[in-house]
Amino acid sequence: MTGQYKLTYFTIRGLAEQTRLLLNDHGIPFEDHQVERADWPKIKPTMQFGQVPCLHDVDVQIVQSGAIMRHLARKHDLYGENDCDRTYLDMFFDGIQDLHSKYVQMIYREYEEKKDDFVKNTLPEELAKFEKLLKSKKDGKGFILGDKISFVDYTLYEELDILQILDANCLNAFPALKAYHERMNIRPNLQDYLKHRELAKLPVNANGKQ
Ligand SMILES: N[C@@H](CCC(=O)N[C@@H](CS)C(=O)NCC(=O)O)C(=O)O
Repeated sequence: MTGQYKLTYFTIRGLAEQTRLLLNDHGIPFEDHQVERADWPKIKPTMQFGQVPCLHDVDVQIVQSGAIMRHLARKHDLYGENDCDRTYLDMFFDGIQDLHSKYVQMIYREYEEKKDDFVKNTLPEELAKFEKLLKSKKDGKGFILGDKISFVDYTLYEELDILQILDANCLNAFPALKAYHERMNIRPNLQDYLKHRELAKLPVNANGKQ
């Protein structure tokens, strides 16, 4: 059963993985439509901004990864309880996007020259900010909002996951983030999905660097 949602993206984790994680963790059925690069020129003109990820909610086309995540959050009670929570989640989400942009720049444009510098200097500086923010609610022992899981937990979990693929030790100096990643990692529905993803050998990025 694939349900009302169809997620279109390439055969990588990239910008769609946070959405795949959210949907799988909540047992929300969807069609995971993975497009091969060779088929992209046909599909590109059908997307509002000529890009993916794209979520079809029945016949409504939604693009922009943040809009997709917020759409699902509003529909599935993953956007906090009030305006204050929602503003905090938006802030946290955009903070992760800033870090992710630096990661993408390094992966796709400067991997050979800049990877070591990114791991040694950029990551500790950036991760310290998230460690502090996470600890500001429930001493970092719950979710981003404290007690209630939200859409941004999937964005943070995915970011921490790919950063540990880049450098297995990058969370060692950040115990709250490390424990958070471990807690998210053992959620039963995520475990099932992660096993399936492992078998599918879904790459993190399109250029084979990670
Ligand atoms: N701001 C957009 C960026 C989307 C984006 O950069 N998509 C890339 C893949 S990660 C894409 O569709 N590339 C193919 C193209 O531009 O032709 C988002 O967050 O969804």
